[in-house]
Amino acid sequence: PEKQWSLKDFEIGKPLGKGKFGRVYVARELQSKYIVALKLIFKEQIEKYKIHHQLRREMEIQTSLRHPNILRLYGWFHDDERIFLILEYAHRGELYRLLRKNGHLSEKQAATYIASLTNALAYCHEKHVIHRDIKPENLLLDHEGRLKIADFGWSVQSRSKRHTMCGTLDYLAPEMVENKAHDYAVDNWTLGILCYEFLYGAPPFEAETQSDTFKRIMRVDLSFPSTPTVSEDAKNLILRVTSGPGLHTKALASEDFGASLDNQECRSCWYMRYIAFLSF
Ligand SMILES: CC[C@@H](NC(=O)c1cc2[nH]nc(NC(=O)c3ccc(N4CCN(C)CC4)cc3)c2s1)c1ccccc1
Repeated sequence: PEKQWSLKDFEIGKPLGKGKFGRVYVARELQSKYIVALKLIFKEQIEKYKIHHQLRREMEIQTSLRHPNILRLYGWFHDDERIFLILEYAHRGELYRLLRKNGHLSEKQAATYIASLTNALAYCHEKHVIHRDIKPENLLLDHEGRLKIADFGWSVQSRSKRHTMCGTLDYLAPEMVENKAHDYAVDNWTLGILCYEFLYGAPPFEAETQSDTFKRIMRVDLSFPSTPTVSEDAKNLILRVTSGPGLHTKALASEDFGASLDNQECRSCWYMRYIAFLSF
């Protein structure tokens, strides 16, 4: 039977980070001496911001996922005012600190991280999970420098589980097919943005104001600075993956998806693995 954890099972250490809805501390489980990260969320915050469903989804999803590049959620417990998530401890902290420190990463380093991310996202998509908030702040590094996706607070279980067609796509309206492929393409698109940021040290559509960034994204107004030197292969990968969500989706949707949506999801996962292959 599941062990019932409580605060007295842990010795709490220094704070690791703070987010909008909580903060994370390093902690040691007293019996096993095992180091974990304990994420605290105040119940009044959950009430105030109405994030019950989001938190429940985060817990269900992260508990169910088992992948070397996804941070484990081992369990949880609560007291009168707080909920505690017992998370895997990533010893080398946040990837974005490494990125800020070094300015940008080498192609080899970027390719390694993009391949890990792609495999983790392909695994998520096979489980009908879309993270939707992949950014350097949510990427951690374990003691071996291996990438771990954290914070599934914005992830969703894709609708397709209930809507998976057994028939063919032939009778589906374009927006439905587009919508379906779009679900997964959100994470795929992000891979291209991250690849650019790893190689150049800043995301491709950065702008003074949010609305300018939005305009640049919608126009896919992406250009490559002359420095640092980046290989043609890497640029092609970025262009291919950020060929606009619409185009990408259409590309996914236009290929003969005579088969069921499942094929399409596999197609999306295939596409992801293709990206992983490309990024070496
Ligand atoms: C991704 C954000 C999310 N974070 C988690 O869930 C997090 C889960 C989790 N597990 N392990 C972590 N490790 C660290 O945060 C960490 C940071 C710096 C470290 N170093 C500093 C430099 N030094 C040289 C080496 C050690 C080591 C570990 C974090 S964060 C979050 C969400 C809500 C509220 C707070 C945090």
